[in-house]
Amino acid sequence: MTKEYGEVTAIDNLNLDIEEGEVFGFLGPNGAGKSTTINILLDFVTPTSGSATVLGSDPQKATRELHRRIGVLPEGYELYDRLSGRKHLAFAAETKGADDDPSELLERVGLDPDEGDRKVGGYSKGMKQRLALAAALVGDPDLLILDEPSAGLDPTGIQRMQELVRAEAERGTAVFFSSHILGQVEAVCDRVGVLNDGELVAVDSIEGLRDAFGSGTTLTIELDTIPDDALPTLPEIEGVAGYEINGTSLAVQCTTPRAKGEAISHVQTAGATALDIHIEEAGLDVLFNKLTATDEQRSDESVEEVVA
Ligand SMILES: Nc1ncnc2c1ncn2[C@@H]1O[C@H](COP(=O)(O)OP(=O)(O)OP(=O)(O)O)[C@@H](O)[C@H]1O
Repeated sequence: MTKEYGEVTAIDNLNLDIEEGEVFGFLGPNGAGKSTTINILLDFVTPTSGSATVLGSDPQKATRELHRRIGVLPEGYELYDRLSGRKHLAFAAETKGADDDPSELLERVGLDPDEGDRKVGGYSKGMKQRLALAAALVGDPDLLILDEPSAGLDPTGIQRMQELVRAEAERGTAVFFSSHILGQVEAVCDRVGVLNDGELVAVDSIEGLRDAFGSGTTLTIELDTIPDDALPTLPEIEGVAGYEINGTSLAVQCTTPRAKGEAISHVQTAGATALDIHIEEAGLDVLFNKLTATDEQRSDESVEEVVA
């Protein structure tokens, strides 16, 4: 589907399938088109061309039915200061025709029963976020749409949210997880889609993205001494893409698993002793930078270093 706002193309020919039971991470820089996509799925926005199918139905035709089957934690949700948390959940259940027990929902998101009885106007940011998440879980949704779900949550809250997301997926719910916090996307998502300037620039598992974009692994070897003579021949090892020295620490970029062992043997054969080793897989942040870099950034040496 495509969505244009006057001159601005918010979504450009987006073509994407998300399976039931899948946690799908939806990433993209500010203004990439994530909210527009979510708003089309919920029929808050109509696409300029193309269409979406949500749980087998057209959101424009089956809006009410879909809203009952979808749980949404939107970015700028609104709560009623004068209502208690428990009343919010009871209201959400009534609206969806569901029979959820507010106490059970409060417990699932880690809010105490007495907190549930307090007026939401007195809630902290994290408590509000927990309540909004609980409201999204009302009615055992078949699709959960979460926009920046960890906003304001403490580490325990984040862990709980991630466990809830995985548990929902395990019972067959498709989870659409839009976030800028890449570590969380990496921790919880089965696949990710990266949107840049309205275009989907990648869809894959994180493993798949690593393979496709060759960001590989950095092997850091702490040495007793740097074997200067042996370093120029290090890149001759198959799968060694480059290296850097920092004091007595040697960082080797490896694109194959085997290259790591061979790089260690190479320096040890040259008389150095490996005192410690550290292996770091390319994180989602490196892949994200690579996928969403502007032409200007691509020609910037510092970015080249990050993605090399
Ligand atoms: N109602 C609107 N009228 C005009 N332009 C809009 C409207 N809504 C979105 N846009 C434009 O569409 C593009 C995509 O916006 P969108 O809100 O979908 O991005 P996003 O990926 O959700 O960004 P963020 O991460 O900042 O929330 C932006 O250029 C934005 O300015």
